[in-house]
Amino acid sequence: MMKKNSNKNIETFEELSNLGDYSFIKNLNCDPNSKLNGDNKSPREIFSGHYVLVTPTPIKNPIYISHSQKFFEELGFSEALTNSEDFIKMFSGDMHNISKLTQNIGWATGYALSIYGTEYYAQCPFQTGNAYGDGRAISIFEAIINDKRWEFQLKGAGKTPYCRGADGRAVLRSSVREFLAQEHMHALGIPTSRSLTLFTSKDEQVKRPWFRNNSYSKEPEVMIDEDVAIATRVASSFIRVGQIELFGRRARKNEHENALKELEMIILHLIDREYSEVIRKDLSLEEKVILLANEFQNRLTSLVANWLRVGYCQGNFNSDNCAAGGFTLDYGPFGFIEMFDPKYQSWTNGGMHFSFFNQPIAAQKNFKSFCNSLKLLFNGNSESLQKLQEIENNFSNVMQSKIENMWANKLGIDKFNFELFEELINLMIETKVDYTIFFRELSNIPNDVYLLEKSFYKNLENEEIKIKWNNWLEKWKLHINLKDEESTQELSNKMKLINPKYTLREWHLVWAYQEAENGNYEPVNELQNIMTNPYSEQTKEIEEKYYVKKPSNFFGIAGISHVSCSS
Ligand SMILES: Nc1ncnc2c1ncn2[C@@H]1O[C@H](COP(=O)(O)OP(=O)(O)OP(=O)(O)O)[C@@H](O)[C@H]1O
Ligand SMILES: [Mg+2]
Repeated sequence: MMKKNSNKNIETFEELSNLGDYSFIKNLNCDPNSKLNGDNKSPREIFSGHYVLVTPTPIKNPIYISHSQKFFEELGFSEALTNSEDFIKMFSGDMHNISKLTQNIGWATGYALSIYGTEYYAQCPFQTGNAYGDGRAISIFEAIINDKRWEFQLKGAGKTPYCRGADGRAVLRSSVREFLAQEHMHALGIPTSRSLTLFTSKDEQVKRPWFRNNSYSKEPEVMIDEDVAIATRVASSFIRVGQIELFGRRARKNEHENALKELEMIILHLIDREYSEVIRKDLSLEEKVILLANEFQNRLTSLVANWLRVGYCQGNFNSDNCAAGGFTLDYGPFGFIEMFDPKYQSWTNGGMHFSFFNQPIAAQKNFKSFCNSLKLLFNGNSESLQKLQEIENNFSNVMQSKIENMWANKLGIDKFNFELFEELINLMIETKVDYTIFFRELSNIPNDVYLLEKSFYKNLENEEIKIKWNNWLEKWKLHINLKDEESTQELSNKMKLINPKYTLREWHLVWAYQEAENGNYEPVNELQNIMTNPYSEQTKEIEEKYYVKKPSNFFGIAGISHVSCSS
């Protein structure tokens, strides 16, 4: 029997805990060497099983910073929950003595790592891949709420067997970034893990590599002490491509007698959690797997096209940061582009392969890693193998058509036109435009380039470039084919639903986390309010503060223009 909250509102912690419904326990295997009391916090190899039981390590004297009001509303959570002692304990990592919980031990999962399609083992301290996985993310709760299953996961909740000797913590800086970015992404209409709550502590600090003030260095220069934090994120599952790969690798190498079975189990669990609406239960395993590949490709390509639309770059788009449900996951080395540059990459360790315009290829590499694991379930059946191969071979076509569609939508035209697009991109590079402001201003359907100037980082002194822009605008007008005032207004409104007014700029985030470090949480809340309405016109005051280009003194500055540490 599924427990549901048909009455919608959850007023007390007890009502919340009563909804606990842990499907992973029946679908998956526990690591046979897990201590059942959850005291599994030292790095060790885990050879089989899908999860390890781990009790979170609470942060001391947790300080509440914020919760996502929108997500609370969607879940039917009462605001009063944030005052509940048990609620605070649970989401700051203290699961001891919460008597109302049926499962008061958390769980972490192992996963493999492929970088741009190449399998890696070196990041595992044992070089086998058996000790790589959730090093600091611990899931603690699963429930069906308003007919939808959600998994609640603490990030920064202490060591797990996968912590690789690191501290298992997340710092306030990265937690504020993830907390705000998740809800912003959702408001942009792009699938993502969600933010529930954010807590910090003034009684525990950890060291992280960072930069000196106003430094231009690309490499971290100093170790700094940072306050710890726990942000709770929520998703239909946290299964990653890397996780599927871990079981695929074990099955491929026949590492133990249940290896193939465990691969099948994780695939069926993935379907159950993420694809049950599109994959019927009565189909054969092979049919299910083919449909899964097809639907994941569909979601992943839409996801990346959407990222390009809003200027989001996942600077570390490895297979272990690629959610198998096709949504955005792991807001560490991310950035929303400001001055347009196809090679934009804000994470100094990320490399060009995870740069802005290369995200589609990075996604394709992850998809290939995913398919390599699926193949093992076909037991050599050539017909199924061929079907899967065809899906895989079609990735770039599907991706390309979604990207073209996205550009057409951004430009308010019915059909993508390569010449128009190419000319625009070249002009955008030449003039140095702010990506968000440019497309938003274009949505006003300007008649002359001076109406776009708000988005230019360089003054248009040169007549030649002005002429080029005006020629481009004229060409564009032929494609949008406006009849009258009314149709112009209609198109403008439509384009404004595609081209956001507000995106989360790194220097706004820096301000919010620096203030938070000083105990002022107002900026976090202000940004939350503004960035969860990214398409709306907001007040004049907000416009003046947030609808602005990156200030020139922030260019090249470490910690603002690029980051070295995502954790
Ligand atoms: N401070 C830490 N302690 C333990 N493990 C860590 C720490 N920081 C990162 N890791 C682990 O290192 C790996 C790579 O880190 P990465 O930055 O991709 O992930 P993350 O930001 O921790 O988490 P996620 O992908 O869960 O959002 C992950 O497996 C992560 O769990
Ligand atoms: Mg990660």
